[in-house]
Amino acid sequence: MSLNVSVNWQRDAFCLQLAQSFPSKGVTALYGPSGCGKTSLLRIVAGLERGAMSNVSFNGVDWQNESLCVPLEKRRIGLVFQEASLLPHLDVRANLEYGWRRTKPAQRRLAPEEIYRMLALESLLQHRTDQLSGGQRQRVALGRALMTSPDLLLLDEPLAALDAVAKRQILPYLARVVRDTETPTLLVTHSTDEVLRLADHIGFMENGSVAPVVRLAEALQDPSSPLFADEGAVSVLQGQFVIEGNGGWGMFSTTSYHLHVRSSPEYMSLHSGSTAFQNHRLQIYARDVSIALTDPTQISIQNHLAAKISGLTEKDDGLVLVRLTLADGQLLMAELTSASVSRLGLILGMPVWALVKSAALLQ
Ligand SMILES: Nc1ncnc2c1ncn2[C@@H]1O[C@H](COP(=O)(O)OP(=O)(O)OP(=O)(O)O)[C@@H](O)[C@H]1O
Repeated sequence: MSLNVSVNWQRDAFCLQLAQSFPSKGVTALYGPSGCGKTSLLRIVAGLERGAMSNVSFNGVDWQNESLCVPLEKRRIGLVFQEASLLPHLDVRANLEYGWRRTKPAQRRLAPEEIYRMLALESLLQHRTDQLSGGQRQRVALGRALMTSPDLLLLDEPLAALDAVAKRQILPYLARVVRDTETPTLLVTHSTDEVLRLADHIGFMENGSVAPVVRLAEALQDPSSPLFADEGAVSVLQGQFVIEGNGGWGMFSTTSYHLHVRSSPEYMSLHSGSTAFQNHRLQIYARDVSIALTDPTQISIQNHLAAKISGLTEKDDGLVLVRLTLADGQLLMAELTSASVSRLGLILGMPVWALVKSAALLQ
C-alpha cells in the first residue's frame, strides 16, 4: 500500500520526470533546493495540475491517468500551504467546522475536540481570523485540514512564512499532529531542522527528479548528505524519555543505553502533565561527539556510550567523519580531526567509547 506517482511533464524550460513510490505511513519529506519541482509534484498528487502527463494512485486506487483525473475533494487530501488561506468572513471555529461538515460521518476518524487539543486551538475558537498571528493562522490551517480526517496530508513548506520564534513554537504541534493522527504525510521543505524533527522517510529532489525514498536513519549515514550542508553532520536517535528531576532533566533510553539529557522549557510546556514519552528523538551533532579508547572516569562529560567504528570518511577540510554503531544498532556520527584519528589508531570494527557533549530532544 503506497502512493505511486509517475510524471513526465515539460513546462516551459522545466521538466519534471520521475517514477516513485512513497510510503503510505509516517512523514515523507521532499527535500531539495528552490525550483527543483517539489511544489509541482505536490500539486500533481493533489490533482491541481490536470494538464500534467502523470499517473497517480493511492493505496491501490487510481487518482490520475490518461483517461482519469479524480478531483481534489474526492482524493480525501488535507492541504496546507505556506500562507494559510482561511475563510476571512468566518471565525476560527467556523473555519474549522467547515471541513468537518463537508466530511461524511462514516469518514470522520478524528474528533474536533481532539484536534483542538493537539493544536492548542481551544482559546482561539472565538477569534476572527484577522486577529491571529502567522503561527496561529498556520495552526488553524492545519486543524482545518485535519477536520476532514484526510487519508493523506500534503504540507507545502507550512512554516516557511513564519519567523524563527513562531516556527519554534509551532513545530512541536506539527510533530505531535503527524505522529498522533497517524495520517500519512508528504512534507515539502528546505529545512533540515524540520526533516530531523518530523520525517520518517526522505526523498531528495533535484532538477525535476527525485532520488529513491529512504528512511531518515539511512539518509543520515551518508557523509555527503545535503542535510549536513548548513550545520554539519548530525545523528538522530530514537528512544524513550522520562523526566526525572527539576529543570527538565531526564533520561533518554533505548534497549541498550541511557543518556542524561535536559528538555527545553517549550518541550516541558507542550508536554505538561506527562513524565514519560515513547518514540522520541534525540539530535546529536557530530561535532559534539568525542571518542575514547577506554571508558574515562575522570571527565565532566556525563554520557558515555559503548560503540563500534563502522565507517571512516575523510573530508576536504582535514576532518574525519567517524560512523559509530551503538549497542542497539543505531548510528552515531562523530567528527574528529585526522590527527586525532591517527593518534588513536582508529580503524573499522574497533570498539570505542563515544562521549556525547551535548544533545537536544526534538519532540
Ligand atoms: N505556472 C508555471 N509556469 C511555468 N513554469 C513554472 C510555473 N510554476 C513553476 N514553474 C517552474 O517550475 C519549476 C519548479 O517549480 P516548483 O515551484 O515546483 O519548485 P520548488 O522546488 O517547489 O521551489 P521552491 O522551493 O522555491 O518553492 C521552477 O523552475 C519554476 O520556475
